[in-house]
Amino acid sequence: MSNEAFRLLSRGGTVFSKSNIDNHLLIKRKESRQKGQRNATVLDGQIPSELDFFKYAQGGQGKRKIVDESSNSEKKRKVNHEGEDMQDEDELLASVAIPEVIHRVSAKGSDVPPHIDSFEALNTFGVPSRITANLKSSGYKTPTSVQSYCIPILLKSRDLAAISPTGTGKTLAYLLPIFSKLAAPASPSSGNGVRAVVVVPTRELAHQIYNECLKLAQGRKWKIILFSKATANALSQNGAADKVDIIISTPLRLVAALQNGVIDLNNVRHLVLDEADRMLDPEFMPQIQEIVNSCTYSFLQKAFFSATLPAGAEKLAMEMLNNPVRVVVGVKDTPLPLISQSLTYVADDPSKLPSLLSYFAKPYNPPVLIFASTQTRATSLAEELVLNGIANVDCLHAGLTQKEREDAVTRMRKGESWVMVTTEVMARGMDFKGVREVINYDFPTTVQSYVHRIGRTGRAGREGKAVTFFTDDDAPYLKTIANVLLQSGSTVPDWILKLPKPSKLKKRQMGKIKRPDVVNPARFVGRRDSIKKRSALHPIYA
Ligand SMILES: Nc1ncnc2c1ncn2[C@@H]1O[C@H](COP(=O)(O)OP(=O)(O)OP(=O)(O)O)[C@@H](O)[C@H]1O
Repeated sequence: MSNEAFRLLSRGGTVFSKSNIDNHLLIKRKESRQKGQRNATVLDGQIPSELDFFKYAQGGQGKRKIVDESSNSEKKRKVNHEGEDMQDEDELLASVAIPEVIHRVSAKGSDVPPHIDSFEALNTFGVPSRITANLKSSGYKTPTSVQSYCIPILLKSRDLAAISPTGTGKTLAYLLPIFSKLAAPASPSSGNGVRAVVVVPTRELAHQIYNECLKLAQGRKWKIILFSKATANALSQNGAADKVDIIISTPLRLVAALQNGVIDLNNVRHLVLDEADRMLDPEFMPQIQEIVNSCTYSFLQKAFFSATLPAGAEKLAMEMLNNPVRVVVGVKDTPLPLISQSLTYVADDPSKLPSLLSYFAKPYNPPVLIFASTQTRATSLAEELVLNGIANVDCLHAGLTQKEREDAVTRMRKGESWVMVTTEVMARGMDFKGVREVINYDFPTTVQSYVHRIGRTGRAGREGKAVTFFTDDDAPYLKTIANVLLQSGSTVPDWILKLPKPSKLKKRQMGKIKRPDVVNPARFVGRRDSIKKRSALHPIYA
């Protein structure tokens, strides 16, 4: 099918987008823009700075030279489908902009410790100066809202449930107190066994959090373990686990080690569940119960973090916590208004690919993250994009080997992937600061999935764009997602608001439509035809 035909087809689609008005947030205009720092350029052949993992937060242990902040710029790059630069914008984005977004915060519980306004205030909590120095050298100047509130609460040894939008710095909010409370790397006086555990849903996220740990650990010999089969085996050696400070693991991996007697958690003083609602859903709940029950230290501190915490998960969380404080930043289960959201009608499944190709025929901002509902569809879509000449397409899902997954993440971090087709595995927690656009090729299955998927853009105070394709089959659930758009300040056309609300039963079916494994039915037609021709020409195949 020609590109022209694709365009014609997708022209029938209705697109509506939003303006970023929000009454919950006050977004200060970035001073750097006002001051007109618009002249800096990115040198030829350089990775755009926001894509450079090793330079995260302007302070990683990067191999690349860290640019002086005053001259630092991120050049907005737009390419067409052939990968040619379309625009040469000099528009600058503030390098570390989160703290400029002021959120409404609610902190509930008995005797809630007061929040801090600066990292300097951490001195009064006895946070080791080495850790505050590491904050500075990592480029973290001012705490974000979730950090302002949660760090003191955790430093005061309270249990905590924290809900804060995607990309607002929850990782540091729990890692800093862990390092501070552990005070120093393990020694004979710190007891036998690992002292802190962070549990997350995916291996990729565990790796990312491990890298964040390394930033805070600089200058001291902390033993931080990214838990895997190999590290678990190493820990089973006599006394090896006693020297471990922090383990970051997925629930399954940790439970397997517990069950094999490779590790015990009797000395764990800090247990964090990141992406807590996912950790507490029925798929992971038995493992989480086992982990929690294995943490037998009398003064165990538990902290649960997520960008979303639906009522059921919150109830479970609160029951597991001891006299907790509950912190909510912004509006619960709502994306940041920094993300410009739109819904695009694409009639039916076969019309999605032409619509996507027509999207890529116009200038777009790489890297773009595309969510498909299954591994096979993600692979099929990536193949189609490659066949249609889209530049630097990549694919990442749980069906790949560990090495393939790691390589895909690395390519993404280095800015080598411009279009990453993925599944739910990348929806939570992954922090690719450069992601400018997210496309929900297949409709999400829950509001939480929607919020986390689109939260891969608009991180660290940057702006982002999220497009969600919907078909006639998705229409019954449209209102559910439209309500999220409304809550985060978007305007939604009346006709969607007038749609009936799906029943609870119906809601459970959201996005769970049976979709074909391949995204281009024409491929099959072509294949069938060629098999027919082959049979006619070579009767041996008939
Ligand atoms: N105080 C800060 N100042 C500037 N940047 C920060 C600060 N704290 C964190 N960041 C940066 O913000 C980005 C998002 O942080 P993080 O991944 O912890 O977000 P999150 O809230 O956990 O998101 P998600 O809900 O998607 O998991 C990271 O790149 C991190 O380096």
